[in-house]
Amino acid sequence: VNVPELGVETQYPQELADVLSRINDWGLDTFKVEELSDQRPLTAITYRIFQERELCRIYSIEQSTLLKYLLTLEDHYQQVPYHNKAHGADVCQSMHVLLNASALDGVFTELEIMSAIFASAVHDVDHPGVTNQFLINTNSDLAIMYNDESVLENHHLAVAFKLLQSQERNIFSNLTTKQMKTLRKMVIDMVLATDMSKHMQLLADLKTMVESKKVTGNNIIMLETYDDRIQVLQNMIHCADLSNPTKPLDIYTRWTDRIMEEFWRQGDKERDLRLEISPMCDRRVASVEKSQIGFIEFIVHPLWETWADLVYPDANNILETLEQNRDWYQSHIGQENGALSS
Ligand SMILES: COc1ccc(/C=N/OCC(=O)N2C[C@@H](C)O[C@@H](C)C2)cc1OC1CCCC1
Ligand SMILES: [Zn+2]
Repeated sequence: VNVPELGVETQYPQELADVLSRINDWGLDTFKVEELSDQRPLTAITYRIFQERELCRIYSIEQSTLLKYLLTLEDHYQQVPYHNKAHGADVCQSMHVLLNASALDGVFTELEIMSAIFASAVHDVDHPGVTNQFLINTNSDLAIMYNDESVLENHHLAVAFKLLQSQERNIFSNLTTKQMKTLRKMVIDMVLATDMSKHMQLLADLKTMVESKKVTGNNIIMLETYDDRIQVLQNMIHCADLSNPTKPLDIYTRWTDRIMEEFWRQGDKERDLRLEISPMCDRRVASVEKSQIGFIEFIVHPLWETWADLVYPDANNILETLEQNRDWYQSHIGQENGALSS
């Protein structure tokens, strides 16, 4: 079955190929891919990464099967302001770059790498644009289904694996039973680690690992047990998920616009339901810049500082950009849209 060269139909094949040629760079413009791929950023980016890593050859994956899975997966991302298919594509591409750190050279097997790329692509599928707490507070079907525990993350996994059950979309049909068992466990462990309520524990364990870091002669990290290996992959997908503030400023601010609109729509729902409006979700008392500074100070910078230690010096430029972006928001408190700075 012949497939389009870039995996997706496009009126701008050359421009799309040019943007996708930056697949290994931290500054790839996911928004440009979204525009040039006729709203297929997740399929275009993930397909390119599978090609770049020769995963179809290694695991005998039919290209048409991969595309059928990716297009259906993409269609199951909801049209919400932030947690949509562009975010899925962005985290997948960010994970792809983090896996290429030279401190991790030869550390992970191809199966672990494919598990990480797959986990990133699916990690927020069918996200409804509200938080776990909102789903719990409103007695939603999802909260009932998952007993209030990592409600969204359990749902993303269930949807992702359900889509594999049709033979025409099962990209893992040629894996051995043992390989499939390993992949499924790692994907579950990685996606569950994107639950923000696990952040403090994840970071504490990463700090412990960094303190006792064992490296080979040429500064490559040694990970002997499954727990050590999955812990690094869990922190990696968590870093990729919280990578917006580490990207070039013009890209970062567009992600901020999207997450704020999603949080404010949740706040609108809470107001209508006469519920207490969640932090940062009230569009009437917004302080976008202060929220980002707090997000960076308390969550993003501590995480990325520790990651940068682990893979030293591979993430130094990323950490530098993060600190510059924090300073930019610091100097722009109250100046942007919300003229009335609270
Ligand atoms: C560019 O900015 C962001 C990018 C991504 C995210 C992702 N958040 O994770 C999922 C989530 O939904 N959360 C996270 C947590 C901080 O709070 C939970 C109530 C909900 C948040 C961003 O900024 C937030 C935080 C400060 C202002 C808006
Ligand atoms: Zn996410």
